[in-house]
Amino acid sequence: MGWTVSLSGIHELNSAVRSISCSSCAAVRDAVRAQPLCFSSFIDHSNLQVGRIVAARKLRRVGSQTGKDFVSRILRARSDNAEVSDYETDGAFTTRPTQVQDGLVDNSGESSLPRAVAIQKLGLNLRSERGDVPVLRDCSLNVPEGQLWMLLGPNGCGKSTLLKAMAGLLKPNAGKMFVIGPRSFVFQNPDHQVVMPTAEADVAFGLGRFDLPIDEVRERVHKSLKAVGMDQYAQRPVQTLSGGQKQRIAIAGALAESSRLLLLDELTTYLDRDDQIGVLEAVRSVVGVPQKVTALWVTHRLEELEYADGAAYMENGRVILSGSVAEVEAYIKLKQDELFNRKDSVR
Ligand SMILES: Nc1ncnc2c1ncn2[C@@H]1O[C@H](COP(=O)(O)OP(=O)(O)OP(=O)(O)O)[C@@H](O)[C@H]1O
Repeated sequence: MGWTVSLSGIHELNSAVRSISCSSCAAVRDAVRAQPLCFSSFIDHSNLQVGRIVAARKLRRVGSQTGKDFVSRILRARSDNAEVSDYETDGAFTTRPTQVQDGLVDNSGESSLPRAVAIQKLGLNLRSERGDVPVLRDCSLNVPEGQLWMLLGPNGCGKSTLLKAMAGLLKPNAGKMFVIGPRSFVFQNPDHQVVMPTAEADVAFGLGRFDLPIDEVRERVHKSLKAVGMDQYAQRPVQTLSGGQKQRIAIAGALAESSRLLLLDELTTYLDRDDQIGVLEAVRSVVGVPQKVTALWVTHRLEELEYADGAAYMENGRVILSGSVAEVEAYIKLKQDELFNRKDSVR
């Protein structure tokens, strides 16, 4: 017998997972309870073993890509409903909301607006075979609540690293950080997080850790699929969806969990123009003050700036310019012109 993909089937599955009590698989069980990333999209019914089997499968698959440590950090980040990131690494870095005061990191020109993100002089090292590499240095950024901001910069300047630090996936070693919660990280490749057989099952499955009544699950799923314009695809098998549609399902999952900050890492890289616009419009429509949703969107595509309320530009591990979209766009165009002129002069 296979698991049904109806909402009540998913609800039943979530209850089964919550009741797994085998101590030898405690770590997997905790991970599974925390978030559905550990589940394979292919689920065989095997009594209460189901969570263990599919989680182990999925963990093995993810483990070979990025390492279990990374997975466990993702789980922690997704299950973190705290208002504030509170990292304590070797005593060097502590975040307290009271330490973030107006004017401290005011490079956005938006100091009168409440902030979803306030980062001051963040430092973060990553370990490589040649030792610790400083990836973020003195990195500061403010993002006002209820806005869509884009984060741009050359390859390797630290955009994804900054986003991961905000999500709690990487630990900074210096600076101060306030990041509103709950927050969700949406990956470039939706196949890394859309894991259930149908669109609505995927959104519902993410709610498993909250132990909600089925009616509330139903309502949240419907509302969040509608918010990203995917309600008519609720029953569609995920493998029949386009990349952009899957991205919208991933965003719906975050909204269903009441995320107030969407951390979006190059969502449109693999998408064609139609899907790109579909995802941009979906994010644009869910961001805002009444909805209390803020989004930070990493991109290389200048044309996406027209959807943004603000922008920031990074170079060498720090934000060197942030605030108005027009200013950031003008700066990037100037840099591009300089580059092309230099190329012309060496011909
Ligand atoms: N696990 C790691 N270990 C060591 N160095 C890393 C690791 N991950 C990233 N880096 C380095 O950190 C720097 C910043 O990487 P990051 O992915 O944050 O840049 P990015 O601005 O998002 O780049 P892109 O636009 O190409 O995606 C790069 O020099 C990268 O090589």
